[in-house]
Amino acid sequence: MGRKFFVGGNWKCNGTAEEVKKIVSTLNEAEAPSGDVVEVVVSPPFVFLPLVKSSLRSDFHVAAQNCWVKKGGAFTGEVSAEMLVNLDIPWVILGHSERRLLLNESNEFVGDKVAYALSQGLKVIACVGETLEQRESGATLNVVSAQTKGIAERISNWANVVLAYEPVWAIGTGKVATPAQAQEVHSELRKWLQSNIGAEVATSTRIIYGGSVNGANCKELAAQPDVDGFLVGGASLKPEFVDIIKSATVKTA
Ligand SMILES: O=C(CO)COP(=O)(O)O
Repeated sequence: MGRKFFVGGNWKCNGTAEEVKKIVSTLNEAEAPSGDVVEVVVSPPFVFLPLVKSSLRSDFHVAAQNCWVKKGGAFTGEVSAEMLVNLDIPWVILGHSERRLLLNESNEFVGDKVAYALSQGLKVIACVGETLEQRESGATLNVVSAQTKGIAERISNWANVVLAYEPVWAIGTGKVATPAQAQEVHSELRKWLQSNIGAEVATSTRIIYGGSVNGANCKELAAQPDVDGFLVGGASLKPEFVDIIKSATVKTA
């Protein structure tokens, strides 16, 4: 089964209502490859989700940037998976390194969140990635395997999961992984899925790259055989996000 190219835009904690409307109108006017070639999902902060969902073109979709680990209730400040489902929000990003590192979300906690979100019918962009220190000490594959294991141990169906490899040292730094560095980790993650889950999940699960992706470096990364798309931060707030979406055509050329 072919893996459809996936481009996610993670807006993080950015934007005013006016800026959000501007980004949406840029996306709405953009010429993008058809939905058969690329799946586009943008992830605004929670408060802007209804605005974006109601104004965004229908071939692009929205994701939340997080959700609570179990059923909603007395959890001040949290947003539950059921609420996202209630608003027809199809996707959620979980395990982003900013939450793992700044809010101490462990591999187990992220795995529990992924399992709960899937159980409620959400599709999940699950993030993994090593810090610079971990890379320099040769621990990259151990780190991303342990993060993936935290998820794999808690779920039985990977059909609604996109795995995002986002090396922490490349996020927001302008220091993008080389195509070879991205390909190496993606290929190892696919091998991990093959040995620990099975061949079908390994060949069908999309593994996308995130970390300083922009309009200039996306094509070369997209050409790597195990890079199935991107999770874009800073550049997803700019018109060049459209160029990144168009890099999907590298796979069909
Ligand atoms: O964290 C990211 C996407 O989730 C990547 O961020 P940047 O594209 O700004 O490096």
